[in-house]
Amino acid sequence: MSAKTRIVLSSDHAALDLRAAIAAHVSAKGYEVVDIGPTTTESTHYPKHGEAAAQKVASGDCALGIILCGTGQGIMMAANKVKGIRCGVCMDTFSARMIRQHNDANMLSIGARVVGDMLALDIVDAFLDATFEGGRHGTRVDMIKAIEG
Ligand SMILES: O=C(CO)[C@H](O)[C@H](O)COP(=O)(O)O
Repeated sequence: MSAKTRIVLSSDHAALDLRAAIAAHVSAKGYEVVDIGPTTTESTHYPKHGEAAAQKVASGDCALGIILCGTGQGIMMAANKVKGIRCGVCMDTFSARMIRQHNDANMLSIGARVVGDMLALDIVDAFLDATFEGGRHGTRVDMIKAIEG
């Protein structure tokens, strides 16, 4: 992934601090961060933030997305309802690398109430630094795409 690739970030109220840390980290790596909020810790609803971030990726405005909620699960479920999105929740670096290498994931979800900040940044690095391997994995990703029609 080349520098200045646009990465969309979003979360719900459970992950503002971690989202800010990830935004700074991703920006320092040379990517262009598109942070679409929310900007306060007022309680909000993760589906709308997951969908909004997913639309940025599905439309091609952003190449990749990183989304967060308390567990990472709900916002991932919402993002995956948008056609063209392949989003995985990762709590470890191996999974974060593999969802790019094998699944061609275009979005990463992290649970801010599950992983610590330093691990979260390592997870982000593993995701961003990996590339899709294609081959047999491409056949399988095509099968996923065929399911959504
Ligand atoms: O993890 C989440 C969804 O998967 C949410 O962040 C969590 O459900 C929010 O809970 P609360 O409104 O009690 O802060």
